[in-house]
Amino acid sequence: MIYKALTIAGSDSGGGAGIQADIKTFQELDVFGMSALTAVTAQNTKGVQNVFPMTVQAVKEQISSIGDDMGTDALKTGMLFNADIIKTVAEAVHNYGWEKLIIDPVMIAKGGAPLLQNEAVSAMIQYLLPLSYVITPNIPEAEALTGISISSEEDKRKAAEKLVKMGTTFAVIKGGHDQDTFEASDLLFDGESFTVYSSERLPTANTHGTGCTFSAAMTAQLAKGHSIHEAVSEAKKFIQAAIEDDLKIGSGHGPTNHWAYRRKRGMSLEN
Ligand SMILES: Nc1ncnc2c1ncn2[C@@H]1O[C@H](COP(=O)(O)OP(=O)(O)O)[C@@H](O)[C@H]1O
Ligand SMILES: Cc1ncc(COP(=O)(O)O)c(N)n1
Repeated sequence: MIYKALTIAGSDSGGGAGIQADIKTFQELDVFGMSALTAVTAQNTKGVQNVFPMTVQAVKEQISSIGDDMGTDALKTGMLFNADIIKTVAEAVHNYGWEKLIIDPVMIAKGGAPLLQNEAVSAMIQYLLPLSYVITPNIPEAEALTGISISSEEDKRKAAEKLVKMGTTFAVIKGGHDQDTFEASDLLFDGESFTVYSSERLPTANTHGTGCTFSAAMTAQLAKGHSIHEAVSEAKKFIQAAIEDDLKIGSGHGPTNHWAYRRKRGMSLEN
């Protein structure tokens, strides 16, 4: 059986985040990757030098080229940049009846560059969030979407509950931006109960693209038919290995290692 996943996101010329991170991750997890570009960024480990958004027509036609012929088992969104692109994506998801939509609500790059216009947040809430299967905000994104200020586990739980009330099926609040210096903990709310996925917080600046990679790994696992709990658990292992075995590329926030998880798994199978 061949499983397919589509990413609708921005291109990162530096290869660590965006479309490039997504496709590499799909490939590593044995899923055929497809893409619709929303913007091209001139970007490296030091930051985003420029953003060139695609036209709405270009986004629409890339998605229909895939929808009309190849179809997909799951899809994820990353950088969507503006409200018109968000509306176009929502319309396509609705028209093709795609159910496994994973929203990574990318707003600001690690270096501080805006990847979503401020006024587009309400379009995401109104049009896209109600169509989603999972949403995977980091802490500042969860705050912007829910209006809840997050400084404790209790706040994270409240925000996750609110996201489900706002129309998604599952919410994962990622803890990369947490103040906790020992653990990186992601919280899943499945509509009934909470599960925390925790790992050692790794002391590295090479975390460019961690959110993209984590949500792409979840998307690949969901495309293959795994449950939400299995998908989050595997994605957490994937991103931990990718951060742990970093590549030391560039002089700023370097990329993670997308092949680390395969190598680690291969080694444990040999033993
Ligand atoms: N220093 C770190 N050590 C281990 N895991 C991390 C670290 N930073 C982020 N993560 C993990 O990477 C994933 C992405 O988290 P986060 O940084 O919050 O997202 P984003 O890249 O969207 O800002 C999460 O699973 C988080 O727990
Ligand atoms: C095209 C694109 N998409 C997403 C991100 C977010 O990644 P990060 O938050 O790790 O900088 C990015 N920097 N560039």
